[in-house]
Amino acid sequence: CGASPSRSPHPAAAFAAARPRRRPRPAAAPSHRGVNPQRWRCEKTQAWSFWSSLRASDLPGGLYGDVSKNMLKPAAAVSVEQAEASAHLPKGDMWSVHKFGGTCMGTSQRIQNVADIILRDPSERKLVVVSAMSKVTDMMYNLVNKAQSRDDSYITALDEVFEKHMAAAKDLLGGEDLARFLSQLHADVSNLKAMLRAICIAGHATESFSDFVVGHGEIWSAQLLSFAIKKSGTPCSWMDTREVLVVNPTGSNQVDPDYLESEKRLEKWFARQPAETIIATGFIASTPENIPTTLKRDGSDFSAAIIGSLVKAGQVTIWTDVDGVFSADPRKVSEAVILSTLSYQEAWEMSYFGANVLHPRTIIPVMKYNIPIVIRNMFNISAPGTMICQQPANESGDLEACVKAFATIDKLSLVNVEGTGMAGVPGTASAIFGAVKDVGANVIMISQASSEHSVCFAVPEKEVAAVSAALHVRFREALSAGRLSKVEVIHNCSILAAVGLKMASTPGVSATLFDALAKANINVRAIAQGCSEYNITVVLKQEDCVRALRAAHSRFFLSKTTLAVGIIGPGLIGRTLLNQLKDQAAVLKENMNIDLRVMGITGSRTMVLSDTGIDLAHWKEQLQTEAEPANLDKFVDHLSENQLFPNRVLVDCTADTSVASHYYDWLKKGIHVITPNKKANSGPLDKYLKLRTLQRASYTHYFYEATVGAGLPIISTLRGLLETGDKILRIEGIFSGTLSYIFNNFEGTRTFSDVVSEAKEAGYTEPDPRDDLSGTDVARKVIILARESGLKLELSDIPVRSLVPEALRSCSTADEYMQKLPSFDQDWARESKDAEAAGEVLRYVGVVDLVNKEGQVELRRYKKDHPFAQLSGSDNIIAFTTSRYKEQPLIVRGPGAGAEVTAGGVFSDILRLASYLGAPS
Ligand SMILES: NC(=O)C1=CN([C@@H]2O[C@H](COP(=O)(O)OP(=O)(O)OC[C@H]3O[C@@H](n4cnc5c(N)ncnc54)[C@H](O)[C@@H]3O)[C@@H](O)[C@H]2O)C=CC1
Ligand SMILES: N[C@@H](CC=O)C(=O)O
Ligand code: NA
Repeated sequence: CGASPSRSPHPAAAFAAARPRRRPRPAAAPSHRGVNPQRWRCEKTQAWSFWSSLRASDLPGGLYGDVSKNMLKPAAAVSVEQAEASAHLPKGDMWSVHKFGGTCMGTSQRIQNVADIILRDPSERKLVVVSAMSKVTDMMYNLVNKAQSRDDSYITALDEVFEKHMAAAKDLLGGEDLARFLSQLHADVSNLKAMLRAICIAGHATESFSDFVVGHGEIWSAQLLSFAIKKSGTPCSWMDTREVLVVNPTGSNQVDPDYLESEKRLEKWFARQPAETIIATGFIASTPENIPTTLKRDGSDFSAAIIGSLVKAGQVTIWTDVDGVFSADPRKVSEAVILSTLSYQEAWEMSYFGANVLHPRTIIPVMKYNIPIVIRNMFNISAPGTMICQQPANESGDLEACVKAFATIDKLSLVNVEGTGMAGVPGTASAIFGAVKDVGANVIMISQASSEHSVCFAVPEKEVAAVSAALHVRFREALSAGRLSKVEVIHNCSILAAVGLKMASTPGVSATLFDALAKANINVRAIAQGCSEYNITVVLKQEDCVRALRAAHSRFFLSKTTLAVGIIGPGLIGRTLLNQLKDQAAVLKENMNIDLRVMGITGSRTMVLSDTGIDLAHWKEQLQTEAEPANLDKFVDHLSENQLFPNRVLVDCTADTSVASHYYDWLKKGIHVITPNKKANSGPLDKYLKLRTLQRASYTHYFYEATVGAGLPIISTLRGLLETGDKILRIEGIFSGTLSYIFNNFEGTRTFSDVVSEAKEAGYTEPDPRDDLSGTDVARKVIILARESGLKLELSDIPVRSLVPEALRSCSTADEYMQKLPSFDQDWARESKDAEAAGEVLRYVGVVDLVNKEGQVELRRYKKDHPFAQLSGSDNIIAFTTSRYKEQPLIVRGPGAGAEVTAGGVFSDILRLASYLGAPS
């Protein structure tokens, strides 16, 4: 609920502007997420018990005087003389202070709701601070502006103000109360008319004239509410705070309360009107000379805080239209939670970032007396809100609890002043920031490495040109003499800040934050942390800011590890993977906190994109009805530019060389790549090495387990051996599911061509089965394992025995090849029979020979009792002979082709990625 319109724009309007406007909900609506009621109660009790254990002598004197004098009972009916003779200000936690802003007081119905809330508060004494009805303060300023620009329409504008209040009063009140309110309203409006006429004649309004006019909004709303409460039979007075609150202007649109004088006046006021329910005007006050003034920005919140401290309230409740303070801007982080508590210092930090928290000056008066401030939603009173109080001592000390919230500020520039002439030269910082001050720019953060060779600081983007020009002028000589090498401006930056009081004493907070950013491939340009450690600030590229916020928030708040997935090639493996993702998504979310969203699916002709995730039950229909022409660049941009999910992965389920040629660029963009496609790892050696070097140098991952042995753990087994220092001597095996199936089943009456067709039907073959029969697919797998083991071989270095007859090598399509294949069945039958006669079987094997640094791909004959002769179906068998596994090789065996096992291998790479990104193991 806004207070005054005189708020100057805050550097980060982020949260304030972000408040989701909620419709009023039934009181019982269970909308409150993330708040543990038990914990909330504990903390509340603690704050209260702290308060009640406080003795008057514990409290500071000074500005507030000797409070022990003021611990007096409320006066009943006393004379003015008696009142002046003794202090009559009732204090202690019997006072409950509330503040309702303009939105809460927006209509007659809302004013009635406010009255109901106050009536339900069981506190002994209640002091309620109210803003003007919503829009009224603007209307009042408008009156003054019109009058001073001699625009006569101020008269009709004043009539509108009058009508608005008269209508509200007629809705709310009746009988004598209505008559009294309207008669006062008439009198006020006719005074205002006279004053505005004077302003109009003079063509000018002094600040105090303007404040006098504007303050009527609060006066009328306080009167309306007080009548609405009285209507129920509860005695209630309204307080014109200009009689009570005394403030001194300090310049820069701020005022300092004069607590001593205000306290005296408040006592006098109580002596005259000893009510137990008081409605006070927010925002307005007087100078020591009794000239009307206002409390400026966030005025009504400030009024409530000052009054709360004067009466030493048990609690100050600020009623607004959100459930409390969020852990991050909920527009940017949908999983943001309402914080149950914030320390005063944390609230300060958050308010700087424009969060929906109080302005620091609002916190100072109540902080002195450890008075808790509770921010609550008037439109959802079942939500307990956020309590701002002293740091609860028993709050858990784990890493996640240390960071309370994250905030961002956009539209910044970094200025970097660099040069060897700065080190050890006193006054450099003063000269830099003197120049910045001279152009009136606001420095938002500063960072200097201890080598003193550079100082960098962030300023609002709109101020950076002036800052840069001023620094160039100021350091002209140093720049031309080379003592300074540059004054550089880095545009389009944002700040991400982690806020939490307990970060100060907890190791690992920064490490966790930076790890989350690194894993989301976010580059940090500058870092600042004061030694109070309430706030760690990082500067990053503005385009990365929301992703950074989400990555950091999800790490600390243990929200789901979210992964935006793009699937390329929804063929046999791609569509099987999509089905597996659909079936397992709920389990992953529930059990492992992993949220996988398929943001796009592209085939070679069409693609479908989504901003939040494709419904995997209907992706096929969508690809037909809602598709657009396939465009791989657009597809990748869509995934990488999504701001909702910090982690992105492309899953290439094609067999396409051109798709594979993009992996390097994708990894460079911070997009993880997972694939069963063998083309990149078995393609040109230089490209492969470049890709792997990039992968190793970054936090971006490239997984390809399914390229060898489909879902069988071949690559991971080899990696495990290598990384633990084993020495690989030889890898030998049957690497082709297709050829395994063919030679396991090609016997008796079945022809070779029949069995090849069966393998194709079963989904074991490559999109073009000639890749299998030519031995190329096995050669690719041999190359992949050889390179993984450290050999620098090209595909052409592997001698291959092709099973494609010479006459069929010129077939232009796979179909033509399959049609012509039966004419060679006789040749195959003969070869098989020869082997059979010798008690042997045919097996197509691949070998990586690490001793001789070579690879082979051959059709061999094995005795029937050899392990390679014992296979069935599409089984692969891979034997690793190593220094540790020398006598008996380490053997991995199982189906090495087929849709389910291959898609399963790709899926398990996706989950491996999620766990690298922080999902639980
Ligand atoms: N089938 C199996 O058992 C195994 C397959 N693999 C590999 O999995 C990959 C996929 O194999 P399958 O699904 O069987 O092949 P498939 O031919 O059924 O599917 C490939 C899909 O990719 C699409 N595609 C081709 N080029 C494209 C492009 N430039 N952009 C977008 N889409 C494109 C095709 O239209 C097709 O839908 C291959 O690389 C294969 O080597 C790996 C291990 C086992
Ligand atoms: N076509 C391949 C599939 C796996 O890579 C095979 O048959 O092994
Ligand atoms: Na594998």
